[in-house]
Amino acid sequence: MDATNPSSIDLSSYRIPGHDGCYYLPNFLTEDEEEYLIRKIKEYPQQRWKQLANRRLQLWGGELTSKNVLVAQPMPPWVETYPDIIDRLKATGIFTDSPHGKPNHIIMNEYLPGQGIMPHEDGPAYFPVVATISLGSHCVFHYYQYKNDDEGEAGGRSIDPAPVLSILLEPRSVVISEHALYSSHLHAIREIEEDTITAGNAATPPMLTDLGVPIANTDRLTGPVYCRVMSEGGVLKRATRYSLTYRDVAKVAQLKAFMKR
Ligand SMILES: O=C(O)CCC(=O)C(=O)O
Ligand SMILES: [Fe+2]
Repeated sequence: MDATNPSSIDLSSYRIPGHDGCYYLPNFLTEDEEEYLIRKIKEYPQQRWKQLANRRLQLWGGELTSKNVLVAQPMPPWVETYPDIIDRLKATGIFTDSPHGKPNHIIMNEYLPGQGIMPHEDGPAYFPVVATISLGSHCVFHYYQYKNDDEGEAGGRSIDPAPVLSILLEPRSVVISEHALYSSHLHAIREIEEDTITAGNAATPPMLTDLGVPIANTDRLTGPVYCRVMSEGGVLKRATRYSLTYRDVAKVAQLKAFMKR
């Protein structure tokens, strides 16, 4: 899309065919905006990063309790000023029916090459839509469904290892997940350093070579390198990727003003 400031964005033209609830919008941000955001992410106080086993993150807007309540804190100032991402997301209409009419919580994930995120659901704390912006690198994002059999070995539900949908997220794009893809599916990014693509031809679309699954948004990609690799095949090396995941938490508790931030 054109990263200006439209008052209304028609999401239907960005829907991934055959997958109600997944929209891919390339060029949601400009390169200048991307560079600015990455600088702000890097300037964030070191002690406020959360270090997980295989990933670091920043929580903007507060933290969730185990009871799914957002203990709200002010967003970093640039989040609500420049770039005007929240206004652009509102223009798509995805938050029109959400409790606050706009996102109030953003998880900023950092992935080094080789890092990813295991299949998971984002869960019931959020109004069932999430908008994810990619900065700095591409990745391949997979949606999975549970198997029909009742229980996996650990007593949890087992996951069908074949993704139901795989899309390539270009830097500066946004992907929106809602409906069944939010509420009953899982999503993940594999922990690999590069993505190898087998070229498409008249009969088959471009595929992830090792998994043999098609890249469902191939004809929506705009970056020359991504377009070339889809038509000729090749390897896309991952760099450090930052993802901004915008959500609306229904239940909010305000931190008392005297409490230390
Ligand atoms: O980094 C991404 O694109 C996905 C992150 C994610 O799934 C999450 O934060 O819940
Ligand atoms: Fe997630």
